[in-house]
Amino acid sequence: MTQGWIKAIGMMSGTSLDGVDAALIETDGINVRRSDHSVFVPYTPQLRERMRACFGNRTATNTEHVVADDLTQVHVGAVNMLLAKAQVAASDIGVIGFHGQTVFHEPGAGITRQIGTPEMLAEQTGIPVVADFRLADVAAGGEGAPLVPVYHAALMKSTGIDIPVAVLNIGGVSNVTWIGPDDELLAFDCGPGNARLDDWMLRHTGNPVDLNGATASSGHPDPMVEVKFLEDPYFDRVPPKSLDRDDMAARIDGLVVEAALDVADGAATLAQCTVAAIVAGVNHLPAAPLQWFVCGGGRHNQYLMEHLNRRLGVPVRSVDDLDWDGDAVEAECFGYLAVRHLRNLPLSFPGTTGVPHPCPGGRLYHTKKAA
Ligand SMILES: Nc1ncnc2c1ncn2[C@@H]1O[C@H](COP(=O)(O)OP(=O)(O)OP(=O)(O)O)[C@@H](O)[C@H]1O
Ligand SMILES: CC(=O)N[C@H]1[C@@H]2OC[C@@H](O2)[C@@H](O)[C@@H]1O[C@H](C)C(=O)O
Repeated sequence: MTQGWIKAIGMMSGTSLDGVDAALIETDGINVRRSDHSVFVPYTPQLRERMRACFGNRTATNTEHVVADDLTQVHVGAVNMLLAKAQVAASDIGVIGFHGQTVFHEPGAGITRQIGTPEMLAEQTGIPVVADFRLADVAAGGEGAPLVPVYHAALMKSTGIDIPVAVLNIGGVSNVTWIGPDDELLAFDCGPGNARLDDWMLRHTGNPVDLNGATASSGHPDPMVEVKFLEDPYFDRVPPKSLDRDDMAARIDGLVVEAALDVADGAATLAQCTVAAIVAGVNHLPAAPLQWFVCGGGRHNQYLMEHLNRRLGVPVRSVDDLDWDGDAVEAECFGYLAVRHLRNLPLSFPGTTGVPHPCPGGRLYHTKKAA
């Protein structure tokens, strides 16, 4: 692979199961030029439920293979849509970074599983694909997540923002990247992001989102649920640390059912737990961030943003204020990581996943022609 800048497409199918984000960037593996071209292709409710049924699979099943092919087809569609939107030919794209869908994540047991069929994506797009981003890190003793910190740091570098600063992603799970002096990074999953709230809304309204936090804003949080929720030993664990989507699901659902809350109070309580988990993470940071910048779908939830602002006591703003695209950061990141794979640069670090040494990762899947 030649040195210099490479156009890359990154794609993320996140824990919220809402769909595929795809974004186009250009990078040399260190510096980034964002393109402002991104697309989102939602999953159908049927495919979403078939994907959900794969959660918890420690090993592949026949049904899972079919689901993996089907979700890969959605990614093929997303690539084509993105190329058309950006008016770029497939032959101009050096690589696709394909995260796939996490269905099981237990790094302590040495297992992290992202499903998808990279060979099919490479064949149908004619573009080489890098996938399997988390495996090397977990094999080396790391958490396998979060991987986005190195990308947060690359983007933050050119902003001139005072440090320490925190970048917070609120997706299905929430995760923070703390950026300190001398490029120091500390990162970890804070706790549940939107996943519990989404599941609650789906159960009670048939729609898996509390749009703009309107339902939570109309309710009252139950403070005792938050207190009991924070007793989970995860919050005392020293980072880096990571979570699977549903790691705290049974516990939180139990607390909310026990409290016999209606839809609005339940939404407010679950949103408050998301906020509390993030605030609890501050105790683990080497120094309090001067500002927080939020990406991921949760930044659209006004209840979350208002309460984070109140409880963190420093400005909490959307990354869109930095001219980033808060819905595309994770997708862009996997384009960046794919190029870092090609350049044999590390994806993860002791401060981001607890891996003992900076760790390269990912696996390259060639197109048929090149193989
Ligand atoms: N307008 C909105 N109001 C409230 N919540 C929203 C809105 N738009 C999106 N969300 C929430 O954002 C989530 C999707 O965010 P995102 O795409 O960042 O997550 P993800 O990438 O699937 O998850 P993860 O980052 O954990 O992998 C959904 O859970 C949805 O509930
Ligand atoms: C195992 C896994 O898929 N983890 C996701 C999840 O979604 C958010 C949070 O938990 C983060 O740790 C990670 O994704 C992002 C893209 C990451 O690796 O940085």
